[in-house]
Formats: sequence, structure tokens, C-alpha cells
Amino acid sequence: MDRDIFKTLCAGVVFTKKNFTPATGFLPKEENTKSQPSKADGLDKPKRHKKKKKKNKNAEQRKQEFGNLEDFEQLSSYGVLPRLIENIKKAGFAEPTAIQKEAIPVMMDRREIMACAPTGSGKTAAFLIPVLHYLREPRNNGFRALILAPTRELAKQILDVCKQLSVGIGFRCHYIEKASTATSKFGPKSKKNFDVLVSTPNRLVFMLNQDPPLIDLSNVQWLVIDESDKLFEAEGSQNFRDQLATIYKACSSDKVRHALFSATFAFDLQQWARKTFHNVVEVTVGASESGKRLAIRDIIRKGIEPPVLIFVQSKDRAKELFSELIYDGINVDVIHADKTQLQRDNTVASFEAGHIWVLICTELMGRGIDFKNINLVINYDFPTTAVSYIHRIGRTGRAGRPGRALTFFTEDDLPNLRSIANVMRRAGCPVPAYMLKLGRPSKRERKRTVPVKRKHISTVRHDGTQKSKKRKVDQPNNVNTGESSTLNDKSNETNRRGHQKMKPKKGNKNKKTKISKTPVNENIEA
Ligand SMILES: Nc1ncnc2c1ncn2[C@@H]1O[C@H](COP(=O)(O)OP(=O)(O)OP(=O)(O)O)[C@@H](O)[C@H]1O
Repeated sequence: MDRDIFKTLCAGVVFTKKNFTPATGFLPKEENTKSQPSKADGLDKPKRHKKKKKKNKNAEQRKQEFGNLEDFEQLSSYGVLPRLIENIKKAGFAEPTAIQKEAIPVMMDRREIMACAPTGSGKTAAFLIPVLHYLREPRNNGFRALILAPTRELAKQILDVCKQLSVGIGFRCHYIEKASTATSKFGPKSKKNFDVLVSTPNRLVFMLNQDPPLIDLSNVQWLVIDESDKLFEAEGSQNFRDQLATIYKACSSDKVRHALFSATFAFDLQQWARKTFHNVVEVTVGASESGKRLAIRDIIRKGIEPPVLIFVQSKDRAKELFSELIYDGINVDVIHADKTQLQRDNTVASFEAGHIWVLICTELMGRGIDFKNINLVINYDFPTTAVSYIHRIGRTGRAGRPGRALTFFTEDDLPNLRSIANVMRRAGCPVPAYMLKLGRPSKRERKRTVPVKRKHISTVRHDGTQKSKKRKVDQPNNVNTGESSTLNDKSNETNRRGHQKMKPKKGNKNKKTKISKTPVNENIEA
């Protein structure tokens, strides 16, 4: 395969973590909380804490302390206004996402929070609902909630959700477009008839740094920092620290509480929050299946350029995903082995003709789809070998055209991630350093991640007779492609045909073991 095309193919990996045991880490920082640390000094380099021998509270204990929000109706038991609950429902939120289940009760309790959940998991509503509940009603006391976001686009998105949830309650939610107009609108001499401010740090800091400051934040009671990881990345850690110090200082009310939301937390950010926030509650929600669903919906919501091919691991997974996406207003279809050849042909023809935008398929079925203009391949389920990965992403970027591939992975896929990272690296793609640091999968891990299936094994006896019996072998769920032979990645233990290597049984040299001649395809669930 052409190196440049391959490079294009490999670009883009979506990261998701596995095991949706909601809320893993809960850690109230210090039980005997000292007075709140000085705000300016809290933003210096975090001092190392002496390790306290204190058990992290597990999800169960945390649940006992704060409870989980199992459905939005339950919000009425917190005294949430019926109108706010109605607005939540009108926004199409039928039930809380995992991070909402965890974070809302904590914030309802006015506890400071550091919440980590994957992208697209509903973090915005997770902080807006308790913040708006706390504000209760519009007041003319100036901004009482400040939400920081890394980009204008994100800030505006948050503003939109905030306005949507405020319908009929009347909160005045604002975004600073221009510092000059903002001064007369929100400055100390204004009527202070506003409630929520969503902003990027730059503009806000500019206004705060004027003498006298052009905006008054002394009545802010919730300071939320959304996408804090991106803020640190985008602005440069030190720069953002300084900006945050200015904002933090300006939010001088005794009542102010802080919330940090992010998809990932860098170590020093985490340390800083632990040191600076008051008795902070940490909530981490990993993503698994529901994370994948949210992520794919998020991709669709942000706009896709058809045709898009989505690979899943089995026909059941294909059916499942199809039933999830069919109601999302996109032209989606699925091909799997339970469909007749005629149905499959019709589906592929419709896909080719552009009537179907998104086609879900298993790898095996995907082989029948060989046209040149697929724009995006999504590996919804992680390919179990590098060969399989190459085969799948090879559906896009064909015949010299550009293409993109996105691969979702969960914690369970980590053992195989290193192989994929190697493929990307060899193709000249930038690969995150941590991926390359991942160890090679142990034998046990390889076994765990490659689905096991019963196959016919023929054992040829020394006397020439043949005994056929069923034995568990690793499912050879990869397929040979022309491209794969250049890779020679031994870590996958596949031979040149893409079959899992079989080793003869130890201690019986007289017996030769071989895989029966049954074509691989017939044994793979398609
Ligand atoms: N409870 C819910 N039920 C259904 N959809 C929801 C729910 N909460 C949020 N959503 C929707 O999920 C999508 C992603 O939500 P949101 O933007 O808040 O995620 P996020 O975690 O902040 O993602 P990012 O990190 O990319 O900003 C949005 O379209 C939002 O409307």
C-alpha cells in the first residue's frame, strides 16, 4: 500500500476506557479539612502530600453518602424546580448518563468536585443542572455562576444548553463577545441583572486585569472549569495557571464552590485540584459500551461525510448498533450473515449509490464492499490483530484517495493496542507516547482478548489414520490482505495468511496438529 495513503488511513484514534462500573475513584481529600487554602498560593506548583494511609471510598460508600441519580424524576427530591426537570426532558435527556448519575448528587450537596468522563458523555448537563438548581431564580446580584471553556465554540455550546435549560425560569446567561461592549453590559456600574457567564479565559482575564477591573465576579458561587485538560494544553500549562489564578482570586465570595470537569486529568492538574479545592470529591467514570454509543452519536452530531463504514466484531453487535443508530436521523443500514445474499447485494448497491450513508458490518462482510470513495472507517469494536486493523482501514483511502479511520478502544483492548500503535508508527503517523510505552500483551491477555471459538482440529496419527475432534483454538478473525504481508508483526502471532499460529501440542511428538482445511470464513461469525 502506498505509504502516504496508509498514513492518512491511520490518522485518528478515539480513546475510550472500559468497564463502566460507574464512578471508580471517590476520594474525599482530607477528612479533617483545614481552612481553604490561600487562592493565589494554591496555583503554584503542587506540593507533594505525605501519603495518608486512608482508604479511598469505593463507589458503594460514595453512593451511600450522596446517592446516585437514577432518573431525572428523582431531582424533585432535591427540590429542583419542576420547570428545570421539564426542560431537561425537553432537551431529550430521558435518563441520566453515568457521569450525570454520579456528579449531580455530589454538586447538589455543594461539594467541590473533580470529575473525569469521556468525551460526549454528557458532562455539560452534569454540571449545569446542579448549578442552575443552586441559582434557583434570576437575581440582580451580578454573575453567580462562571463556566470556563477552552474555546469559543465550546463556550457557545455550553451557553446554548444553559439557555435551553433556563427556559421559563428566566436566568440571564451570557458569553463575552467583545471586551469593549462587555464592560458597559457587565461592568461594576451595570445593573447586574445577569446570572450565568460562560467564557474562555483570555477575554475574562483581560477584563479582570484592567485597573479597575472591568467585570465583577465577587458574587460567583459556582466556578466550573470545563475541559480543563484542553485548557491546560491549549494555553500552555503555566499560562493557564496564571490565568486561573487571576480568575480564582476574582471569584472572592466565601460561598464559591469549584468544579473541574475533564475527559482526562494530568497528574499535576489533579494534584493542584486536590490541594486547592475544599474537601474535593473525585468522580471518574470510564466508558464502555455506553461510552462508545455516546462517542459515535457525538461524531454523527458533529457531522460526518458519507459514505462511512463501521466495523463491529459480530453479527449480534452489528444488529445491536443498527438498532441504536436507526433512530438518529441518519440513513444507516447493516449487513450480516443473517441477511440473504440478495438483501446484502441490495444494501451494498444502495450504499454505493449514496442512499445509505452509514453502513455497519462485520469484517467478513466488509470484504464485499470494495468501492473507492469511503471517507471514513470507524472501528467501533477494536480489531484483535494488527492485520485485522489494516484490513479494515484499507476499506478507505483506496486508489490514491484520502481517507480517515477512527478506532474506539476500551481498557480490555489495551493489550492489543501496542500492535496497532506500531502499525501507525511504521506508517509515519504521530503516535501518543503512552501508547508506545504499553507493554506487549502477555499470552494470557492475548487469549483473553481474542475470542475463543470451537473449531474442528484434525490430528493426524502416526499410523496415518485421522482423528477429528473439537478443540478450543483462538479464532482466526483476521483476513489476509496484500497489505498485511509487509508488516511482519510477530506480536500478533499470525502467519502470513492472517491465521492464528497453532503450536503442536507438547509432549506428543508423534502427533502432528493442523487446522482442518475448512475455509476460515465458515468458522467466523459474520
Ligand atoms: N442524559 C442524556 N441523555 C441523552 N443525551 C444526552 C444526555 N446528556 C447529554 N446528552 C447529549 O450528549 C451529547 C454530548 O453531551 P456533552 O456535550 O455534554 O458531552 P461532554 O461530555 O461535555 O463532551 P465533550 O467532552 O466533547 O464536550 C450532547 O448532544 C447532549 O445533548
